[in-house]
Formats: sequence, C-alpha cells, structure tokens
Amino acid sequence: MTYQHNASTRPVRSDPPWEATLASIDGGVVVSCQAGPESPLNSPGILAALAQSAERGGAAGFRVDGPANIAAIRPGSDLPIIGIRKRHAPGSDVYITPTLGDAQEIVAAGADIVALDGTPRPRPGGERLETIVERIHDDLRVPVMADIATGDEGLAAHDAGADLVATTLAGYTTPGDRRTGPAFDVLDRLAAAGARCVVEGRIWTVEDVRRCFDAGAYAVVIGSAITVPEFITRRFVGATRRAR
Ligand SMILES: CC(=O)N[C@H](C=O)[C@@H](O)[C@H](O)[C@H](O)COP(=O)(O)O
Repeated sequence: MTYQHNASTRPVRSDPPWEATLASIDGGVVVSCQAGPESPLNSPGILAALAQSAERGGAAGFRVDGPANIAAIRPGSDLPIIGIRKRHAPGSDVYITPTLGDAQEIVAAGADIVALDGTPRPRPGGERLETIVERIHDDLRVPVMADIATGDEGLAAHDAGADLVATTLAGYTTPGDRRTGPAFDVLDRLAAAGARCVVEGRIWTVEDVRRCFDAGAYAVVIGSAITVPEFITRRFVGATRRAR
C-alpha cells in the first residue's frame, strides 16, 4: 500500500538551532570518508587525511562511520560531519546507527548531524524511529538524516521529524530492487513533497550530480567514486582488454 504522506504529523519546530548546520551543506557535495574492515585505508589517520583532501577540493562536509574515525577527523576541519555507526545488532537488519545509544556515541565523538536507518524495519530493542529522532533533537541538539530505500519510506521518515531524507539504502534492502545509478526516482518523489532530499549512493559522474541538483536535491553524498581507490581502479581496469 502506498504511504499516505501527512505533513501534519511532522513535529513542528520553529527555527531549530541546527538550521545553520543544514544550510552549510545546502547545494554541496558531502564526501563519504569510509573504509570497510578489510580495506588498507581502514585507519582513523588515513580517513582524516582523506577528509582534509576532500575539503581542499571543496567538499561541503563529510559522512563518517564510527566514533574513532569521527574523533580523528573533527580537529582538522570545521565542516559538518554526518556521523553514522554501522553495527549489526542481533535480530535486526537495521545496521546504520541502529539505536539511540549509537547516536549518542557519534555525537559525543564530534558529529554535527546523525544519519540513521530511516526504514520501517524493526530496530533492536523495539526502538521507534520517531522516538529516536525526537531524543536526538531534544537531548543531543543536532539534526537527523534518515537513510531510506523508497519514496514511501522517505515520506514517512520526513513525517516522523527527520530533517533530511537520503536515498542511501535504495537498492540495498529489497532483493529485487537492482539499481545501477543514483535513485533519481526517489529524489523526484521526495522533492515534490517538499522534503529535503540528499542523494547518496552510486553517484559516479558530474552529470549525475547536475541531474540531482536540477531535480531539487538538497545535497549529494559521494563515497566510492572519491574515496575508494579499489573501486575507482576496478572501473578503469574494467575498460581494458586485460579485463575481458
Ligand atoms: C548502503 C550503505 O551501507 N551505504 C553506506 C552508507 O554509509 C556506504 O557504504 C556508501 O559508501 C555510501 O552510502 C556512499 O555511497 P557510494 O559509495 O555509492 O557513493
């Protein structure tokens, strides 16, 4: 069933103190500085160097996984850090900042924005998205970016009070939802509803970025195409005769 968007359920906050933080990524390229557990780049110092390089290139902010990496990047930059904590909790498929406790840890480490799973999938401990968003606002005093997979999920997260909705999980939660590029369809739906939509996932070209902003994206987040040399190399190698 299609989600019935009902903006009147969205908590009303007049001029929240974090509007300046959100404004600083408005129209910008946020660079995701992450490295998987097996990556040779998986070290706080290396990720901090990647972030500083991205700032020199004009990044509007960073997306960073884990308190140690956030704490390593924080002293070297005043740009906003969108913090996440990837963690597989038993009995739940939710793995991007699954609990309020995870959000508290990444804000304590220096994150300016909390990104979390904004899908309706059951969360560990039975926590609810709208409650976590409310506590992050009231207790931690930072804005929330909800990572979602579909337009319906984005609208529901927006109505639950998320300040930003991001297409991060499009193509990753449903086996049949195979995607090769950015989730422009999700962006179109969320932008039309007046949500601040961040396009994240599979952005590889400047044309992708232009198309996002032409369609009303609030910001874009780019990871692999900037900070994962392994994938960048593989893409070029894939175009050689040797790769055939
Ligand atoms: C699905 C999921 O867990 N995405 C993660 C979210 O933090 C990261 O692994 C991605 O690299 C990030 O979203 C940026 O996307 P891309 O690397 O495609 O530019």
